[in-house]
Amino acid sequence: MKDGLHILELEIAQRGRVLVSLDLKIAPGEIVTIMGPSGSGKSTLLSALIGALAPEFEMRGHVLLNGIDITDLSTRQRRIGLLFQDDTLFPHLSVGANLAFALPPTVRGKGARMARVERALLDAGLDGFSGRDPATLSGGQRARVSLMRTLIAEPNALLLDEPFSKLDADRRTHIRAFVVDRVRQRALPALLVTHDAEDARAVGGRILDPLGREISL
Ligand SMILES: Nc1ncnc2c1ncn2[C@@H]1O[C@H](COP(=O)(O)OP(=O)(O)OP(=O)(O)O)[C@@H](O)[C@H]1O
Repeated sequence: MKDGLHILELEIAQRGRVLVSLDLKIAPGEIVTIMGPSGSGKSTLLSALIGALAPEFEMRGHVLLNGIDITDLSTRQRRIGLLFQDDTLFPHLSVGANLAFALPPTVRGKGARMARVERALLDAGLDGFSGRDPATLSGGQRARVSLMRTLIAEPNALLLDEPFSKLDADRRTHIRAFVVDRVRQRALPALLVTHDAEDARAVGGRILDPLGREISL
């Protein structure tokens, strides 16, 4: 059942102070933005969603992904893709090997794996880049490879942790549109966390703060 990401009465507190209080459903292909200043709990929310919340925090509530309660599942079992601001491509691996590394084990055989990698590069407008050293790519190209590496793992949802913040204005606009497009195309529920109003506005969709209050820009 592909019915998206359902954050059900989720509350995260630290020493009695509530940082996150959310109750929302993100439909397949929808991007919801959580916006708040530094220290407001955005990263804490993301760690809770991937199942890696530090023990200092208390958490209540549930997270459902495509109808399945994933609250107590391990990070790996959740199959949630995460895209960070700092790109995390392995510097000692080629672009193609970086992508192949993220392929699910269910894709077997060298030919099938290579075909998937080629398809992802084509989709990113990076046909022929498989053998390239990541260090030789531009910031925008690296951002596209990073997104493809997240998507090639076939996640059921996508979390975006300020993925545009280190790009210059032109690239930023371009990558933002690229991400929104892929999210829609693959019908992934996505959550963007940012402190940047322009990113939030440009992505479109609902904007909330970590306490679930709607923000209108
Ligand atoms: N591992 C941790 N242990 C204890 N407290 C933490 C931990 N990580 C974050 N905090 C605290 O939790 C609060 C929320 O931090 P969080 O990193 O979620 O904010 P943020 O909105 O993501 O900020 P930024 O935009 O700077 O990344 C802060 O008061 C922070 O000091």
